[in-house]
Amino acid sequence: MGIMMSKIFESLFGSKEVRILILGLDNAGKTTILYRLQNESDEAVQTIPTIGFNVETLQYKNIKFQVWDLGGQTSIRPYWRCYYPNTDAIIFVVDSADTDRMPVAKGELAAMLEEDELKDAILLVFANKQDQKGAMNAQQISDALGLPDIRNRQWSIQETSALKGKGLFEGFDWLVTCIKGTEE
Ligand SMILES: Nc1nc2c(ncn2[C@@H]2O[C@H](COP(=O)(O)OP(=O)(O)OP(=O)(O)O)[C@@H](O)[C@H]2O)c(=O)[nH]1
Ligand SMILES: [Mg+2]
Repeated sequence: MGIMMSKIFESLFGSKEVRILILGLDNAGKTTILYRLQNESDEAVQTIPTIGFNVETLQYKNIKFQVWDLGGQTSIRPYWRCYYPNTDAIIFVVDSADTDRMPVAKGELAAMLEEDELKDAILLVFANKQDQKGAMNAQQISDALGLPDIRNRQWSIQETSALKGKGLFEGFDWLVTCIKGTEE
């Protein structure tokens, strides 16, 4: 981006933060992803199941992201909706080795995408835990979640391993491209 373009971009975008929700079933790796994004070192991230939420602000490629990581246990999923207003992007995380629960993940995703408050939110799926034996690949997860049937929404899927810090910023590059595309 030239200096002129970045000035225009800055003035359009100002100090607005991009609001992102990280959602998905319990144990998918959401909290690990949040702290891996925030701290790029190889240090192991220790997590406990999230009851409620974690929120962090990240700066990436000149954009400020406010990233919310919500607990994914069955009993707390009904609270996800409280966080929907003004969301720019959803990162839906799946444990790629948890093949048994792929239909449950599909159901939760489908219900979420029907919400009016999320109708303008773009969707990035993280096919996480690619380092695990038996992990489904992006194509298989895309089919299992029914992503090709999605209409009227920009979406993408990215293979990740939060444990090894792989794929996360590639996903963010896609988000940045989409966000800049809609702002220009
Ligand atoms: N092998 C492997 N394990 C991972 C990966 N990402 C996360 N984990 C592990 O999966 C477990 C659950 O991770 P969390 O980040 O706490 O999962 P969560 O989605 O936040 O779970 P809830 O807060 O209960 O919704 C932890 O033991 C993590 O270390 C990964 O990419 N590969
Ligand atoms: Mg968590």
